[in-house]
Amino acid sequence: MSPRPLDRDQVLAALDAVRDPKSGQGLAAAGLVQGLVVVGDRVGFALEVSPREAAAYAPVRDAAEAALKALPGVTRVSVVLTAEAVQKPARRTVILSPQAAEQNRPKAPVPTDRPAHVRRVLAVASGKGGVGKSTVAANLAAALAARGLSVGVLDADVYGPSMPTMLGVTGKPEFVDGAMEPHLAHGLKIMSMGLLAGADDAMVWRGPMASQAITQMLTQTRWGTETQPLDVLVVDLPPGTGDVQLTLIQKTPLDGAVIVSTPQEVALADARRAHTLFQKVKVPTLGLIENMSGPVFGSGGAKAEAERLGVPFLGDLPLDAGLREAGDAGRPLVSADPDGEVARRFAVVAARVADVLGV
Ligand SMILES: Nc1ncnc2c1ncn2[C@@H]1O[C@H](COP(=O)(O)OP(=O)(O)OP(=O)(O)O)[C@@H](O)[C@H]1O
Repeated sequence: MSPRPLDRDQVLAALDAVRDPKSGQGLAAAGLVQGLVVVGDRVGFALEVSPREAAAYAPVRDAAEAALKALPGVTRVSVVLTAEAVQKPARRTVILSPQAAEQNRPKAPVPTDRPAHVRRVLAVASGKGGVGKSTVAANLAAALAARGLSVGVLDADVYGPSMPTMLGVTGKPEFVDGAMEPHLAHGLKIMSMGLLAGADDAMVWRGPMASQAITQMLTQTRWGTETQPLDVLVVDLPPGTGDVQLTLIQKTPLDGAVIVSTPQEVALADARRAHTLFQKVKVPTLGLIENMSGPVFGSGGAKAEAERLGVPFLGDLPLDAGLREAGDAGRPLVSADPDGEVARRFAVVAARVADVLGV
């Protein structure tokens, strides 16, 4: 007999068997379970606590994970400890007229506070998947670091966080004094959805939960200090131009965006849509980058498209097996082969990006 499909009540009951140390109630009853997702054999939710208590709740998160894994039919569990930094507004008690209620309805997500001690936040975007956005983000970050800048990478790709693999980092980030410590590798500070939830599990995340986790990674990670601020935080956005991307770029305080495209016409149309999306939220497109340029896919398309859009062209990067192999091996090619042709091309892009960002 196959196991019964999971139901939410069963999941909530299991979570209520885990005590909230503060209130003494079960986790669900205490209102700590946010954004519960139950899909097939997967369960995910955010455990919402105040930043001061985040470290104390790490064992509670582990207990919740263990309780869910013990349920028959559950194979994947992701519990994310999110420290809610912003005070929630008091509940409204006034009854508004329909017109007044409409005026009061939030029109767009409220931008998150700027991350502390971070000078510039740069988004790396693409209008469609598979154009090499993450590869470019990782190597661009390494090329910026090679200029002597202090650089962080925030992997916000909810659909497939690839930075842990590409940069060779594993393990949940540690909470120290109420903030998460980023992983350090290749001279970069790294935080990823994949580290918070496990690369495969992030797929079950949708809307609010993903957005909450990204806000947390942005504002609750110790990116820099007062005396040693981070110069640039490179944010690897999820590919595409849908609602999830729109919400993320509305919520994230971005100083500018670069758009990665392949030379092909279809990818360029998507790059155009990405540019329109950034225009909508008044984030400057710093320029287009052509990836996988060369005899196979052609070249020059992104440069022509940049001219049409009236945005700078930042440079082209070749289709190069070494780039893929280095990424698979957990080391950006710019760090693995700093004197090679690919590193030289990334250095050109990084110089232009640093220039427009003023770092
Ligand atoms: N210039 C390049 N030359 C060779 N291989 C590349 C190049 N750029 C990216 N790749 C390879 O293409 C694949 C997709 O790249 P990557 O994951 O960076 O794309 P992406 O646009 O971030 O994808 P997704 O949309 O899925 O997040 C990877 O295997 C990567 O190693």
